[in-house]
Amino acid sequence: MFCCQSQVVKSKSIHAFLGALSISTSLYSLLRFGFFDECRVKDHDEHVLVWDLNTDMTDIALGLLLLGFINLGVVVGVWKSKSSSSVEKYKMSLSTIFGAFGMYFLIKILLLCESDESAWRSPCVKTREQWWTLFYAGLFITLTSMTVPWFSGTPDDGSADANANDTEPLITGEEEEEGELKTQFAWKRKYGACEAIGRLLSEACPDLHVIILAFVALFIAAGSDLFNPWFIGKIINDIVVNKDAESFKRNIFIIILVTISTGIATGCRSGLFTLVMARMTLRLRTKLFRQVIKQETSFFDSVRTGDITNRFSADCSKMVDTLSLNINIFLRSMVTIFGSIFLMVKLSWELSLLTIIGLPFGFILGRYYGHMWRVLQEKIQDTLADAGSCAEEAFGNIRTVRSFANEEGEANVYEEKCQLVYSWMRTKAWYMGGYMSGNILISNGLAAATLWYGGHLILEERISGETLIPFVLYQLSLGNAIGSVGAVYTGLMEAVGSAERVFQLMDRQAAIDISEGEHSPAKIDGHIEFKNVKFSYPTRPKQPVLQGLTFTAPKGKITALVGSSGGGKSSIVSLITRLYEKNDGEILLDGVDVRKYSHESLHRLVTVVQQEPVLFARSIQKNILYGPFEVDDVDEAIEKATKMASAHEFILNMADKFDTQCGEKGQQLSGGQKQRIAIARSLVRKPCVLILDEATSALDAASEKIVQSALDRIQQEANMTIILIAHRLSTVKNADQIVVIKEGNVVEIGNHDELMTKNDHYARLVAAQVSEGSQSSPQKTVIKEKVVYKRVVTNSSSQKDYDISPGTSA
Ligand SMILES: Nc1ncnc2c1ncn2[C@@H]1O[C@H](COP(=O)(O)OP(=O)(O)OP(=O)(O)O)[C@@H](O)[C@H]1O
Repeated sequence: MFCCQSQVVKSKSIHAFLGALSISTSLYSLLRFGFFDECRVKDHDEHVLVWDLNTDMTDIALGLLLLGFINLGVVVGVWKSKSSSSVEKYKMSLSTIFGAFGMYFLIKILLLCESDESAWRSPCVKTREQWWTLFYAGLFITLTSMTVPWFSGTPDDGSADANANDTEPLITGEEEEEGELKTQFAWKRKYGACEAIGRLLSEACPDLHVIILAFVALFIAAGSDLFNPWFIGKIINDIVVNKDAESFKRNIFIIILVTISTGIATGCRSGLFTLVMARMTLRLRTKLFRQVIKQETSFFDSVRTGDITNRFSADCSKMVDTLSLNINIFLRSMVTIFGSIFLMVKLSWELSLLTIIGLPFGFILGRYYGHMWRVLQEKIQDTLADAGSCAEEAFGNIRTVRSFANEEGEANVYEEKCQLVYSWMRTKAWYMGGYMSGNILISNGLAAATLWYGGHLILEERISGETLIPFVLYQLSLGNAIGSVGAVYTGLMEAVGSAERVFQLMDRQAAIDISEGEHSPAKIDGHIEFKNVKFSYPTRPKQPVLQGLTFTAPKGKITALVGSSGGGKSSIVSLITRLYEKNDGEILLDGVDVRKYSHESLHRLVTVVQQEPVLFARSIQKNILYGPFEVDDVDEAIEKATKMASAHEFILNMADKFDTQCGEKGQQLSGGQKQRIAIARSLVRKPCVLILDEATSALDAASEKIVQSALDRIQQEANMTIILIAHRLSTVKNADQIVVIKEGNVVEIGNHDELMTKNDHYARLVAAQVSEGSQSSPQKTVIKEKVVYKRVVTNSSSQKDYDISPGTSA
């Protein structure tokens, strides 16, 4: 906050200094020449009547005075207003007014040059010396005035915004309660154009040696190119005016040398820049991926995958390619612009002045178009990302789309998104058309004005005839270079838009730092404790999921979590594995806070088998060995894990055995096969805690039976703590302890018999499921029965088979 205020004071001070400088220069130059004294005694009406545009300097003097007053108004306005938004609004208009004055001064010079010195008239300016002093003062005031509004930065500015973002949350007052959470998602901050380009250039530092070589080649190419019009003018003059064969041959030889050096240097420049682009894209993409993959899970809940992938693919290459291309064009153009202006002034300063008068039109047009381009480009990128996500979702869930026969519906949704992209592109097309027309009008108008004025100067014998041809050629290349700089601006804005989207992601600090824990024991007992844990998802901070939850999962025992849907069972698992961070309370693993475990060791010691396992588009072996962990004998470990998961046999029956490809998301395997591979993937790490989160509920009856028998075996044979979440209560009946969760609280704990005796929550759940079972198809019920009867009861002496056959009372 303090940093922001001091920045405001600093920018206001710069602003006041520039304003004061411009006002005092204005007043000094007028007082110095006694303008006010002379005006007072002059007969005003008579003076107005005799005023002549070509010779009288009164308009210049009055113009200076007006500029002084405008500046005074701006200075007072900025100092009085709390924010700079009003000056922000008028920045462009103020600069245009001051720029117009500047141009008027230049036109005035050309007009005065047309007239005889003795004809110069003014109430106060009578000598050429006074006139030039007034002119310099005018030019100085105009230039300072043009810069004044741009130094009026306050927290409203993008730059200040960016800093504010770094130092304090974006939310205040009533929203403070949710501030922390909102800030977590306020990562889409705005980057100033200079900040984004500077950052992008700093990313190119590792390739500095190649870049320096590329720049040397660029300057050689652009510099050599600059001599072409000069020698073309000379050659035409040799042929048409002087008819000098010797000079003609010499100039032709020079132009051939210039062409060769330009060609070689251009080739080196292009090749080296392309190489730098490729290296930079590679570096940025990998850096971005490393940063994004470490973000906390809730971040991925709040953004669309399409939005992220778009930043990796389109934005990364666009920002690097566009930046490199435009820096290339910009530097080339700058060499051309300065070189051309220098040589043009050498040829004729009057014609150069005329050209300079025309330049601001092109600049203003380019700037306005660049601004609009950036805004529109951002909209297009956003809507495109949205359309991309939509397509990704439809293709990723093609089975669901097909099974609901909603192909046309998805196509319509996609078309709607594309229509939005189209509407922004249509607006962009209008702006593009306007820009191109304006550009041609300005450049051709300037060429016509130069020919007219150049012809006039030649006829008046103020310049020689051979000057005009190279001058026009330089003016053409100057026009092209300025046009390119205008396009560079729009291109750079495009790169800035993409860079902003990439850096937003790259700079985001993960709310959960997965590298903070250091505790990494080789083995643990697997004793889990939840002490008064409170939790809500960051995307829904107002909706408490766990409300002071307390329970213990003893080491080496099976603890089942049961309860109605949405009670918070899966959330408990997510907290143990640190996918999310609790808001309050303690979660201990062997008496140590889970946050203290290193990321790798926590996920080696505690593994989860999800309801819908996710396999990667790799071989079965690579899927089983997924993630960092060490085993002495890989083949033996895989065999043991797959046998325990009842997966070994079916894998060996496949043509490519463990090298069989699973397909995207494991689509080339059946649900049961996928689940058994997922179980093997968990077991191969020899975990101390195994969490089975409804591991069979997404399967069909036949697959469920196979997977369930594998899980039963694991529960009997494996010496580890098991946490079991199941809706089907028959599968938790043998657990050592059943924890009943309701609305984020533990409402009952005990084994099956104890809870049935209590005849409360658990008993009601069982009763509800029994009545549900009695309404389901007889076939399904029979299968469930079989599963129950197949299980071997070893853990509890008081276990009786829990029969859920129709009509059986619990
Ligand atoms: N990623 C998430 N973001 C926001 N809210 C979530 C998220 N996941 C779950 N929830 C909400 O948290 C609450 C608890 O969900 P949880 O999945 O833990 O319940 P559950 O007991 O496992 O339910 P079920 O038995 O149906 O799987 C629900 O109200 C749910 O809507």
